[in-house]
Amino acid sequence: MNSLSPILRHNSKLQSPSLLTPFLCNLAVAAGSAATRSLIATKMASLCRPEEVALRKQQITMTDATTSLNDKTMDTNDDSNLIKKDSKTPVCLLVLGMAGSGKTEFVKRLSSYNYQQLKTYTINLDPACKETPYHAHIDIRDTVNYKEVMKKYKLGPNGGIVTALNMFSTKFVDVVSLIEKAGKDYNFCVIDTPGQIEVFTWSASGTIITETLSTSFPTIIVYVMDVVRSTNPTTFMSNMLYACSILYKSQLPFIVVINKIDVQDHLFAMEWMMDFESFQEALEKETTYVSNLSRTMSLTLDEFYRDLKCCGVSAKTGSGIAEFYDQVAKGVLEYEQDYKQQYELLKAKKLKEMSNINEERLSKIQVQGPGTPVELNSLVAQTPNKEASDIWLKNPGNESSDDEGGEEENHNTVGDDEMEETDFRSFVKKRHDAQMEKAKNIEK
Ligand SMILES: Nc1nc2c(ncn2[C@@H]2O[C@H](COP(=O)(O)OP(=O)(O)OP(=O)(O)O)[C@@H](O)[C@H]2O)c(=O)[nH]1
Repeated sequence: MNSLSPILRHNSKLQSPSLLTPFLCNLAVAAGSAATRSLIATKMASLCRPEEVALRKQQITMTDATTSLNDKTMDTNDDSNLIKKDSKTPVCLLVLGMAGSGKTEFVKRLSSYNYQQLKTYTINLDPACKETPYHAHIDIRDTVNYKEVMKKYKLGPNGGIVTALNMFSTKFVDVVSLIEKAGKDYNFCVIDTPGQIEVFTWSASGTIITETLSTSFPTIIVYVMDVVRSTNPTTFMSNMLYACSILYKSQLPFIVVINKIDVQDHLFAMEWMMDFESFQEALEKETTYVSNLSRTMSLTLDEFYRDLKCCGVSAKTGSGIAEFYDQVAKGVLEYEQDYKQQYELLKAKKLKEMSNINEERLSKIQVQGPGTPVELNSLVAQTPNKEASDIWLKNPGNESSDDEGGEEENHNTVGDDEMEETDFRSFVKKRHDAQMEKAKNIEK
């Protein structure tokens, strides 16, 4: 954050010192770096009552102490190095967001951005996109033809995307092995998802893909939000509610990326998240019934904002991407500390279920033993007015065969033998001619 003026400009109520002090203090406490906190503290001193400033400064100093302690802990844990160059496990970034929020542009930016010389592997999961502006190492369109799926199953565009994604998810174990192999050379795996967000977040295939990734790699959900479309508090609220629902459903580290900051500054959104009152004030200007709902919901969301990792970026110009990667490093740490164990348990549970199924099948075969008659009723649907005995397994031999006791009939006739011999002779002649031709060419 370079300047405080955009925030002050955005919020007229902050012109009052009594409101400004707590707001600036909140902002300072939440600020990422000590330098930003010191800048805010100076601003506060110039604008507010001395006794209040003293109290608030104390809070900020405490935050500085905690942050420096955290920084030290991070240094010893080597937090940023969690994304190691020599690590064989890439960090997966699953990019979600409403249609048009800039997911594809963001993936393009990440694929070309040089963060500590770490390399990015890209996957496109949108079967309906015409072309990807980045080089996709794995592309769903190479496996599933979305238009064919629509035609074959007589589906509309959304049904086509869901079905294509369902088909692809059956092959996702292979995708995981490809990512594992790519881990030798790549440190990040960025996954672009379909524009219709619900197709991914609320579908079986979305769950399968997310779980398969998170049981194999440190996985972070990146929720891209269009800042231009979020200036209205009700729209902002809807977007945040959606983000919140994905966070609770996915159970993974979560980063909100406020995109398109080259068009609209995102500080108003940060302020709404940090200062409940300022959001309430923005809502007061709205008179619809939705704003009443939003007022109630914002109380719930306050809890959600508390530990939220959030940053403003411009996928177009690349500003804010370095800060995004700082958030990714924190997300990796969070995955290791809070989620990894849970996903390892899930993986072990799934493996156990698979081995139980296999054991059950094996023991059934052992109990029944070889040569046990197969229960026809379990394999063939009962036809009305027909007894099971009316159905029989067809002899694979010739139906009109008069063979008895499985004796094999010699089907070769004299004519067949003659043809075979002619074919063989012509083959030998051709080979001989070819050899002669070759020898002549060598002599020349
Ligand atoms: N000014 C500006 N425009 C952007 C930015 N990011 C994306 N856009 C534009 O926003 C539009 C939508 O971007 P996409 O990347 O296609 O968005 P998407 O979320 O992948 O869209 P769907 O695939 O339909 O879901 C395009 O015209 C982009 O050029 C940005 O940071 N700044």
